[in-house]
Amino acid sequence: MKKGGGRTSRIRRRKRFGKAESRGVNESYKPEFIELKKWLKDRNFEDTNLIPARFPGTGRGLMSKTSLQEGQLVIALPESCLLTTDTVLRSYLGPYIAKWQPPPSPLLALCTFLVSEKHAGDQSPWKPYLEVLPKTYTCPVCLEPEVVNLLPGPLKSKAREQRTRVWEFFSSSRDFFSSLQPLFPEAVESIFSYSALLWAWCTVNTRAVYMKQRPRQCFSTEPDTCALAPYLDLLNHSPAVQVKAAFNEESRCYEIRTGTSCRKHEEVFICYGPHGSHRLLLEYGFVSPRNPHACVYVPKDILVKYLPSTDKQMNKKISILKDHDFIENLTFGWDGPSWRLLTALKLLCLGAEDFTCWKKVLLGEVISDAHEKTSLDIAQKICHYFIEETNAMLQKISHMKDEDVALINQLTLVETLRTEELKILQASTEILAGLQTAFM
Ligand SMILES: C[S@@+](CC[C@H](N)C(=O)[O-])C[C@H]1O[C@@H](n2cnc3c(N)ncnc32)[C@H](O)[C@@H]1O
Repeated sequence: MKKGGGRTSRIRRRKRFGKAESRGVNESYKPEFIELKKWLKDRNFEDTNLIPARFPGTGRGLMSKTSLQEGQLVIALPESCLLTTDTVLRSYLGPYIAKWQPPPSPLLALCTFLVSEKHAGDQSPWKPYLEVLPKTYTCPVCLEPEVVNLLPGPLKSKAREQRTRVWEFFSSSRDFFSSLQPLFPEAVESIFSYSALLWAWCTVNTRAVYMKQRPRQCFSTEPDTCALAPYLDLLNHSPAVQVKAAFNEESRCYEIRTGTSCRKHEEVFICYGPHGSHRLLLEYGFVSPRNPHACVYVPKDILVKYLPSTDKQMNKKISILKDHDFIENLTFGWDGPSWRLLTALKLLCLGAEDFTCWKKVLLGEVISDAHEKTSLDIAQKICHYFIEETNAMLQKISHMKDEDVALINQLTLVETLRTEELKILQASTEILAGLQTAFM
């Protein structure tokens, strides 16, 4: 037997490099995928590389039929399969969009089309695509308020902003929906309800690919960059892969080329961007374990929590941090407190006698060993505070999971986020302890 080639060593290697077991269960036999494949074939797309499958860690995705080499074309989806604002303008909705003032946004056009086609059911030429779309989503706007309450502070605020934004999107679109009444025998309010628009908004937000369209007068000035790409949008995210994805003007296909090789029968991933857990949850409704971009954000109230409240220069220090853009994005990561967090703390820890050195601190200069030590001690206290808070939240979530079975999926999502954050904080506290020993 070749050295290290056996099953045990393969498993050991996978564990060491954190590669999840990615073998999935083939789902191509399912009627919805058979219909979708037929629909794609009618539009000149036949897939040779991929199979729809369900994977233990990531859910539904695409599995490679063959091994894929770096640089290989994974999928080339013809323009005829893409759903863009052009598709909408060419449809029965086109004349209504063209005459509506003020011009609707490209996003509203896409969402209106999705809701209307979904309502058309069997009559919709897009039915095979609509049938494979998720029925519900897990972006924060879809979470129950008591689940949103369990999110870390900065994400909780963004989740609430998202809810407000989607509600305003709905209420500001009602008059436009009313103008579509001649197209439907039913009352438009029953078709373009908040829940229908929310579903469409989440569909576009979590699944659209970036494809810039030329600006058109019939739309508002918001960027027109979203296209829905049936089948291709079954590809899940991994922070560990590199891909090239773009519309090819020559072949008139949306193409994805892999920058990372993939073995036969493994899940094929693309990378949605170098996003941390908060962004992934906010935009896509999931959390990726062991995400190298994940971090724990330190908001201003916690930043100053362990500093003497008697510091007369505190307000001045805070305004310096604000002026120099050092008050946001202060984080703990897998490799400890960020340089920005430590720098902000060093500035806040300056004694009255050293206060004039604040510029040196922002440039990364060391003021004294004592000052370095104080800043590390404060960073460690903040880290411990977060560990305690996260543990308390995890206990609360576990309790709520026992109490409210209906919320189990939403609670599990937040639990995954909090568990990842706990691991980051534990890594950070160890790193900080190592740094602190240098000053003992
Ligand atoms: C473009 S779709 C990918 C296909 C999707 N899994 C499906 O079944 O339709 C994006 C959505 O897939 C899910 N997703 C993507 N990457 C994931 C991952 N690494 N782990 C868990 N869910 C993921 C999230 O729900 C996300 O909103």
